[in-house]
Amino acid sequence: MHELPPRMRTRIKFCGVTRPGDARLAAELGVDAVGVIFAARSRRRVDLATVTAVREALPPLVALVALFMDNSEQEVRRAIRLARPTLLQFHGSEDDAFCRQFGLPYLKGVGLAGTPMTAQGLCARWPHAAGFVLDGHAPGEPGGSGQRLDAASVPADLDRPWLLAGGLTADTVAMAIHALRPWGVDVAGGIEVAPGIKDGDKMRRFVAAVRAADVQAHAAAGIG
Ligand SMILES: O=C(O)c1ccccc1N[C@@H]1O[C@H](COP(=O)(O)O)[C@@H](O)[C@H]1O
Repeated sequence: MHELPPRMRTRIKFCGVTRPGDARLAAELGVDAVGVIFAARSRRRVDLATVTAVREALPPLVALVALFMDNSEQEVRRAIRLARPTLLQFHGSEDDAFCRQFGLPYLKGVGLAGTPMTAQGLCARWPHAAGFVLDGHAPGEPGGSGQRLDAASVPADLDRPWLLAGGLTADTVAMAIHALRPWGVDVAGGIEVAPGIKDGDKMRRFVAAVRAADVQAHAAAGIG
């Protein structure tokens, strides 16, 4: 198989955070982004009071990602006003015009099970996406189901930042990083004891596994 160059640092997003303490620990562990979910179909959905508390728990330089799935324009605007997210993530059937109208960078979440998409196809459909979240679930289904992404579905030549998502855990993330070299990894269920309730030990182990995978990849490539 063609050997991909390692990333200097694989970015980490913890998604579906509902408790300020979990956000604080994520930041202390060096996680790059914390996701809060407004999707009606999510078991990790937050109300606006909760998301305000999560936002206040985050120190500077840690991104807050607001995740939507076919929410109305009004719901998105209201969430932005109160949560002041760094980045938006759309996980439903939103098109590029919908996603970009809010004037914030956005990630497009795409379920690739059974429906592989080419890099050109993704970039043509969402030309203004800052990046993509490639997930293991079927198109139209919510994410966060723990369904793993088939490595063969990942477009080889995607030249925009993309996050690998779907069923990652501390035990599987290193192998996935070595195989696919994503820009970042996105996890919800793999660091939880119940939907929206993160587990400190699982969070720590997940971050350690990503860091170890990066160090190993650098060593194998003869980098520093
Ligand atoms: O997590 C959810 O509840 C969710 C609902 C609707 C759309 C997306 C959702 N989550 C996204 O899926 C990934 C992977 O989750 P998991 O690790 O397989 O549990 C998660 O990080 C979110 O980006």
